Amino acid sequence: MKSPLAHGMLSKPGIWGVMAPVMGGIRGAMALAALGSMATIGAVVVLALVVHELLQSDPQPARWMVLALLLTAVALILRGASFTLSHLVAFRLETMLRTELAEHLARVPLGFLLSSGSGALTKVIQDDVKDLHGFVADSTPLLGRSVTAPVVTLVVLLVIDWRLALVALGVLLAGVLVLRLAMRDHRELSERYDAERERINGAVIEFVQAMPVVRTFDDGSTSFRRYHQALSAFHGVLAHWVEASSTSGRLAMIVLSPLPTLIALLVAGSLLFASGSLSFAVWVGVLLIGTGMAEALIPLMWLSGFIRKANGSALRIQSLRSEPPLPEPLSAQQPVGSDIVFDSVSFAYGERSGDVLHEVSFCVPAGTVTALVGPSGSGKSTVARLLPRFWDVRAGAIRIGGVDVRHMSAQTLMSHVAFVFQDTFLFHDTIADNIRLGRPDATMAEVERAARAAQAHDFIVQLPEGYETRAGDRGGRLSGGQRQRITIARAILQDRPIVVLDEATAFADPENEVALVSALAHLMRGRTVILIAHRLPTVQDADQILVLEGGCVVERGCHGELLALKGLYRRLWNTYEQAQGWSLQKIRPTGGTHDTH
Ligand SMILES: Nc1ncnc2c1ncn2[C@@H]1O[C@H](COP(=O)(O)OP(=O)(O)OP(=O)(O)O)[C@@H](O)[C@H]1O
Repeated sequence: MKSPLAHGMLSKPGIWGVMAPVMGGIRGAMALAALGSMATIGAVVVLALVVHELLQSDPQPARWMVLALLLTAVALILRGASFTLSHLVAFRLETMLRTELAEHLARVPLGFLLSSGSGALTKVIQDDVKDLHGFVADSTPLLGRSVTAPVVTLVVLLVIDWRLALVALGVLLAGVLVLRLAMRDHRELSERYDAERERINGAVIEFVQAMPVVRTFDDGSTSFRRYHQALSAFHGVLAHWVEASSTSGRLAMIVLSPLPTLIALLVAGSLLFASGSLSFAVWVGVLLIGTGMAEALIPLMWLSGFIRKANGSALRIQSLRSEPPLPEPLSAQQPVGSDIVFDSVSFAYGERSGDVLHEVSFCVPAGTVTALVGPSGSGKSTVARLLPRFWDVRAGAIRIGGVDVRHMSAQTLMSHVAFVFQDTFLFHDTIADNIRLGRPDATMAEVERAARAAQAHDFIVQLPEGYETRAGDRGGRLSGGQRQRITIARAILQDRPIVVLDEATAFADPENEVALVSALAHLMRGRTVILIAHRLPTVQDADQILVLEGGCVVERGCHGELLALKGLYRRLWNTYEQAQGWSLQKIRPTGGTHDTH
């Protein structure tokens, strides 16, 4: 179901669609700005009347001067009100968009978040929303002013003297034409500029993030190359941009400056004045009012750039918002028990890409451990991630306790499955609250019990502030193994009947390994477990081992049965043993030599 905001937001592609929910406020700010600019023009008209009055035999300009002052004050007040309203609306839009996008992200498939990457999503929620804020706050009043000023000026001129009004309009149109010619490559150039700027932003982020790896493996010459390439491409576009835009900018300034209009109005006015068909006072009035007409167009030049940029942001926001949420069942069902069934599951990562799982079928009886093994890319992680609906299956069904996972509410599914992944994420919060995730009401005694079971208690109490140490702060820096034990403590505390476990590929040291194995044993006890096994010894005790190859289950059974089959599992096992032998030989030299050859 789309929220009312989203409904408006997606009604039109681009900025006008995204701004739709606050369009009332934006129209108000634009109207106030337009009224403000009318008041300014009114003040100039009144000044022309002051001049007219001064030319009379008995001049009485005071009342006109007061009116001019009054109109100037009104113009300032209206301008201020427009500024305040546009900023309030911008804040409202920003809050609405951030809330809406965050809520939407909580509903889209986890797989979408995984494939999009946190960098790209952060950019939309942070930068693009901020750009739209800037556009609404500053550019909408400007838009109101820059459209109103030339039109109202023209109308006033037409009323005062239509002949001189047409002269001023002619100069203006010629100016716009020259400007359009000068700026014909402008759009393409700005798009190139934006693309190169994006590229350099990406290169900088990658450069900084990869710094530790880069500095360990490379003297810098190759790794800096991408950054340098992006930098020099950007430099090229920038130089071209500056050159082109400074030419067109200078031209625009000349054409749209008051000078050409002033000259045209002086020449035409003097001719009309000489022929006796124009009074001096009207001439002066036209000169005062008309010269500002072209100048009022200048902000429109910048605005086209702002609109283009904001439009790009709006399109990215809309694209993220239109990502379909994970379908929720109309009437949610409750599973009975925690056995898992994969029933002829086929799955493809995209509509146009081929299947990566082909009719995978297996059962995991409640309280047993099923290990997934197979070569890299065989589909182990995909199988594990389909269970909590990172994505939905293309064909077949996955059932927990007899209920298709698609027929459970997200909450029910979450309350049944716990995850322990290799890439452990700790919030910038206390260790205790990191363990409490998913059970915020857990008491300190429960947190501590889970930490003890996960072999984490001993190192936690040695941290500067024990359980209250903030993860990531000084003193709270944890090793990979320690972080993983904290996530295991989290899963133990969550106490969900099913655990999906992505086993660590490497253990930092034997002590950590012993602690981790014991923590995992505690977590797995009495639960239904799917274990992605990267190291074969861990699977020997599994109740069932599924051997995957090319997205198919090619062998299944327990360790002994699979060895006897003399198939893929046997080959994987032999390779593992050879590797073990090789490393044992390395560390246990025979015949008094350290050489393994
Ligand atoms: N997000 C994704 N988008 C597209 N294809 C993907 C995605 N994730 C995995 N794949 C593809 O799906 C196939 C199965 O990958 P999967 O990660 O499930 O294998 P795996 O057995 O877990 O591998 P490993 O042991 O290396 O982690 C591979 O061909 C992989 O390239």
